[in-house]
Amino acid sequence: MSEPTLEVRGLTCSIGRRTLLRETDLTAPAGTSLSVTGPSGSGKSTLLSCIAGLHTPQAGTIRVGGTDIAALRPSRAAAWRLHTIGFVYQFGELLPELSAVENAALPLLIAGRGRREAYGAAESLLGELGVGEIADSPASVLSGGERQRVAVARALSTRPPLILADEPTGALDESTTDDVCETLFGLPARYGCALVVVTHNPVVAHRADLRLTLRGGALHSPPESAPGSTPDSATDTTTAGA
Ligand SMILES: Nc1ncnc2c1ncn2[C@@H]1O[C@H](COP(=O)(O)OP(=O)(O)OP(=O)(O)O)[C@@H](O)[C@H]1O
Repeated sequence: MSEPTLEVRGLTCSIGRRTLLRETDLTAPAGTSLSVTGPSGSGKSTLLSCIAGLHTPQAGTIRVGGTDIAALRPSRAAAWRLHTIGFVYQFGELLPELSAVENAALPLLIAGRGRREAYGAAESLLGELGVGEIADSPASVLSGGERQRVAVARALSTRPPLILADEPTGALDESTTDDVCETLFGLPARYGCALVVVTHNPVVAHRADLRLTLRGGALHSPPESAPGSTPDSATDTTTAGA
């Protein structure tokens, strides 16, 4: 069996006196999606920061695409992250003075690709994600849904094996949330990446192949339930696509 895209073993992370993650395991194979819900302050964003190597946990190993980021020199880590992990944030976090295509091309330009190649690839991606027509519009005038699709294109631009999305629909209305979810949860099948989505929205969480809840430092897999229902028991199954 091939190595999973994301493999977390024994992750323990405390901030101050609070242990947010206690010996947590998590696996996401390529082409699968995983959602993490949980109470505010339970540590969902911290989990993503640990996975991305932006926060150093007290214990555990995290491998993305077979590489343990903790073993990389800081000077190598940024380049590795650029090619290995794409991020989508709640408000898109686009640079407002740049156009949609300029935003989507940024990771490729930072990675050293030529302008023609970077813009060409970004434009193609915007088209594939259904926002090709706003490629030249400044990010500052885009709607919330358009902004998030451009953010997805930017996250995908270096074709990373892992996409992390932190509340990607938190700023959107219901129908735009559906549209953005269609795009986001379609990524694993379309591009072969693994996707981890942190969300407060049970309808969004329900679209993932594996749904987990972070509570009391542990990731629980709720029983099969309708979107919006509250999990009332837990198991330790933490492999997306299992
Ligand atoms: N850099 C930091 N310095 C101090 N405390 C932090 C830091 N980062 C996170 N925390 C604390 O760690 C806890 C978990 O934060 P985190 O943002 O991971 O939670 P969350 O589950 O994503 O919350 P929310 O759903 O509200 O976004 C919170 O109590 C937060 O205040």
